[in-house]
Amino acid sequence: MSTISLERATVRVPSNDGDLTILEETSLELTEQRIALVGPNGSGKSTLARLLNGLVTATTGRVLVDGLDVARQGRDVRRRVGFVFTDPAAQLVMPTVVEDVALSLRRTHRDKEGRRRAALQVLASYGLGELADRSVHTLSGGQRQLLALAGVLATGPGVLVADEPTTLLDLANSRRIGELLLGLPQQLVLVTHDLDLAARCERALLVDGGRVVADGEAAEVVAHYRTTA
Ligand SMILES: Nc1ncnc2c1ncn2[C@@H]1O[C@H](COP(=O)(O)OP(=O)(O)OP(=O)(O)O)[C@@H](O)[C@H]1O
Repeated sequence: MSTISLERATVRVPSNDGDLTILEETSLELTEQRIALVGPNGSGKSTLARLLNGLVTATTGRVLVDGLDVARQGRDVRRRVGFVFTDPAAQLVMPTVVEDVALSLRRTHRDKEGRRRAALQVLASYGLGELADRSVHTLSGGQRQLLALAGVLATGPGVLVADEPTTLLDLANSRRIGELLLGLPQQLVLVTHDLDLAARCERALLVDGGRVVADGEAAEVVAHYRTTA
């Protein structure tokens, strides 16, 4: 597993009344395979998750992934840390399903035909093979989220950060994606309001008001959150 470190990291954004702190000074070392970030709306979970691959930059302090500074070595970090958004539309950019996965493979497969073959294999392994030539706009929400996940995993990241990946899905698809995520060999940082899913991780961080207010064994942190929310 990778070691993800926050060293006195803060995030501040400009606002009308001066700078607004959306993540208070936070120091953490994440080494477990499955780590959940839970907490109320607007508490800072996405901000914390986005720090891990440079989508958000720390205002002060540092974020390191296996010793690589996210702010300075962002490109190398993003090769190790994949990111899945709540809304798959944010990352599905090509007209067809197979082209979308092929785009993810452009770094590892230079030749176009080989890339398409590899993309078809990826799709087949996620049960999406029959959809290869469909427009991404014709997919159901569950199929789109699965495709977005397949596209990110095809790049071979060691760490996957997933920001509420099941929120827009119905119960069956949410379970399917949830099981897939928990079964991955990769390290997973999962932002979620699905507390049953969170409780099955090894570690959970409860974020509230821009700070980590509880951190420990996932089932215990989730039980604490349930009684205090
Ligand atoms: N770029 C920004 N500019 C101003 N405020 C921001 C910015 N990014 C986040 N915020 C604010 O910071 C707070 C934390 O946001 P964040 O998205 O991290 O919360 P969250 O815990 O992921 O919420 P949710 O569960 O609703 O997705 C919110 O009040 C949000 O409005």
